[in-house]
Amino acid sequence: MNLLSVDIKKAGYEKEKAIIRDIQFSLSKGELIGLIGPNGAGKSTTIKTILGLMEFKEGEIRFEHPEKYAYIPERPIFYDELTLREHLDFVAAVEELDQDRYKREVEELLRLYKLKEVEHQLPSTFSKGMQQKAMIILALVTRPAVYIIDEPFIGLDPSAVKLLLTSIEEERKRGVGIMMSTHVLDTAEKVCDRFLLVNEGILAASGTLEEIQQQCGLVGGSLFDCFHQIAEGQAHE
Ligand SMILES: Nc1ncnc2c1ncn2[C@@H]1O[C@H](COP(=O)(O)OP(=O)(O)OP(=O)(O)O)[C@@H](O)[C@H]1O
Repeated sequence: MNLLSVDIKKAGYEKEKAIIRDIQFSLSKGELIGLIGPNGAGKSTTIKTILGLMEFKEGEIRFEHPEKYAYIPERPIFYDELTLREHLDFVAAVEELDQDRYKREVEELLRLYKLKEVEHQLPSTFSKGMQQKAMIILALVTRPAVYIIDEPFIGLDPSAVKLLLTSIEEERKRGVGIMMSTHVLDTAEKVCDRFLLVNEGILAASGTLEEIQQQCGLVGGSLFDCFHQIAEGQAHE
């Protein structure tokens, strides 16, 4: 059974004004899918549609565990008056996490992501990268079945990127499914099992790197080459 099945016929910000069309894919256990495409292609719109945030949607989105997914947004969102630790405790309470396990894991995550020293400060006063790391540990602590991550790599320093990649690998071993949009194609090429290449609101190519290469007519090409082929509108069906 798929952790997530997506069959978007049309979706947009206003009724009857489709921004994305015919986006179909599924996410299985342990899988990491990269959502790739030029600026304005429809990646964030696809993510928002999956999260049920769009005004206009035709199609079907099915989570195997609808209550167990985590979204890590590109632009961090925090409560103005809660410290990082209060955010974490709040999430643990809302998600009804086992308190012993939560307390153990939260300490480990705060240390690992180098946020222990600022746990009693307001995330709104953190740097952009620290805010991103805070959003990451807020998601990790809930132990979801699926992660939906909007551009995780831009803004994180190289050690934080490495930490995130290690966390992603560990979560995948646990059977978690991850969908991640990114412009960092060399990293995506190395870590993702499959790719969705979105261009002008449609799925221009999808599958493993080999399948994408074939669809682009670029056998042996990099993800970067395939991206350019599609962005220039030269992909073969
Ligand atoms: N809130 C909104 N209201 C109306 N149109 C929007 C809104 N947000 C995005 N759009 C439009 O939807 C289209 C797809 O945008 P989207 O944000 O999904 O692109 P993206 O692939 O995530 O781009 P980027 O790589 O720049 O983040 C664009 O034409 C954009 O102008």
